[in-house]
Amino acid sequence: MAASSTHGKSHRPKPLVFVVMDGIGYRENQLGNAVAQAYTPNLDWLLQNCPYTLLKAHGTAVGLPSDSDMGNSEVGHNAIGAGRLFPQGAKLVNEAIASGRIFQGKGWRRLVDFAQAHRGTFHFIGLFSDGNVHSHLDHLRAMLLHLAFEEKMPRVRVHILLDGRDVGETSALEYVLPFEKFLRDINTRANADYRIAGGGGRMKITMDRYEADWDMVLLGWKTHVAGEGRAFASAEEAILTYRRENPGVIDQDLPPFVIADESGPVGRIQDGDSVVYFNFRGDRAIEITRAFEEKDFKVFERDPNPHVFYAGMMEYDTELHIPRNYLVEPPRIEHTMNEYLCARGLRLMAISETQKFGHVTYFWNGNRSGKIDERLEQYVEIRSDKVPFQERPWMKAAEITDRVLRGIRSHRYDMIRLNFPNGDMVGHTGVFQSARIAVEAVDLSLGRIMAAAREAGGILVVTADHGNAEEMYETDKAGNVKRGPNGEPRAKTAHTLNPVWFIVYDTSGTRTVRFNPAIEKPGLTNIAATCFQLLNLAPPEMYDPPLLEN
Ligand SMILES: O=C(O)[C@H](O)COP(=O)(O)O
Ligand SMILES: [Mn+2]
Ligand SMILES: [Mn+2]
Repeated sequence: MAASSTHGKSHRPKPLVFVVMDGIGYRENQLGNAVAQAYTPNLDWLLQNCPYTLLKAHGTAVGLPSDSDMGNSEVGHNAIGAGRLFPQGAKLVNEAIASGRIFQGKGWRRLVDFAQAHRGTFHFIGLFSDGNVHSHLDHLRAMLLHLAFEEKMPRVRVHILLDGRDVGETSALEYVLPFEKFLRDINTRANADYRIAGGGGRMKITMDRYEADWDMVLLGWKTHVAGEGRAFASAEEAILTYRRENPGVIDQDLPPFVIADESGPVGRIQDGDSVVYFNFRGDRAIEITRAFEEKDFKVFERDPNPHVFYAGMMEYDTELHIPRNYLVEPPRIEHTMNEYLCARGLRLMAISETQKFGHVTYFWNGNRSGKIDERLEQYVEIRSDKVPFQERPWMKAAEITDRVLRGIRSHRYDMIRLNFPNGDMVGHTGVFQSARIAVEAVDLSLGRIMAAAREAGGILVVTADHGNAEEMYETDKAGNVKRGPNGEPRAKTAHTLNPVWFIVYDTSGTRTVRFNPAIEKPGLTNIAATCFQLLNLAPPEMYDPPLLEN
């Protein structure tokens, strides 16, 4: 690839400010579109006055198995940070299962041997849906069939984390009921004892991320390991009861439950058991993994703390090697944009609030949580509030922006990257009014950053990792809005298949920004090389081509 130039000038903008508006996609249709319906004078100004294009942010363009897979933060930030495509977790696990390789791996063999040697129970914990963001039920089903018919494992317990965030907001029974039948079939045909042990909403137990709320993990420990909590005869009974008691509650927020019979909880985790955490994505897997693995774990008291063999679906942190044992090799994402920029001595700042802090650090750097170069990089985390975000849709946008403006005005950084979580985190709640305010909060902050960038003579890039807030209603196959019993639109909490904007606001006066029409199917993987162009550096050969004309 040819080196970029800036019309002969060697000047580098100070800084390049790179904004990820998490979960803010582009969609023509205004209905249920919290982005189009928000008051966004700054975004509107950018779209009227700056060059921009639309980028593909889902499916095969970001390394997912198919184009019906919506985008997500992991694959989005991986793609932006690494400038090229990697087959992602969802795809790699599919392949490992289809080839049978997963069952020959060391991780799987040791799990089976441990439980067999101790006459223990084999447990699965994970996100119970086909959302394909953190997990997929097909993976769980394949492992259960193999355990029952190939390994002849007599006793299995499944701890189900109810989704409602990557799939329909109240779809839990659509997964639970067929799964109960699937387990009954296994039990009859293999003369086995496979059952659901308990579970709870994914935003209540176990699946915390970036240490935003360890209490969720403690509550998960009590549910899965101790078998403590409100007891029900079945998962169906638990779900129906909680829905009756909490009208309007959505699956991700359902309280924890344990399944019990005459002799108590059916699925406690005990000495000699094997445990698989079957999520392939790491952010919401690392904390529970640490609780299972760390000898001198200090965050909460693990009571009880049984001697088990634990494995994750994948290696979640490829630098810290978490977990120690896993079933499928993760993508090896190397030569990321930051590795190159640090090697060239550029000074970098990354910032978000807790909920997305790891997105601009860990995901951006190819699923490595550490810094690349201590001396050149500054990572700033603004602590997120522990609140339902539909009640505080502005989140920490203003605080992030305060810190970004200080960074711009310091003239210390070559590139400042930041993530505004609002469109995504509030989009996931399904509350339209809040999502609109979330987008407005981002826009208000954008205005401040635009002014500061202009003052500094910098370049501002505004884009997103995938859509969410621009599509807040469920639609049927024909595109019609699905409605509830009173005619109200059914809320959509998940991400979308929509493209995202990529806008360049160049106040540096060093170049003419023009998109190159020859770039076919532009997507998130084209961004990294474009940043090199904007920084007046030659993009690495191995990267997907930059979006701009030289
Ligand atoms: O983990 C989550 O909150 C959702 O499953 C996906 O959201 P994200 O990919 O934007 O983090
Ligand atoms: Mn995201
Ligand atoms: Mn999201």
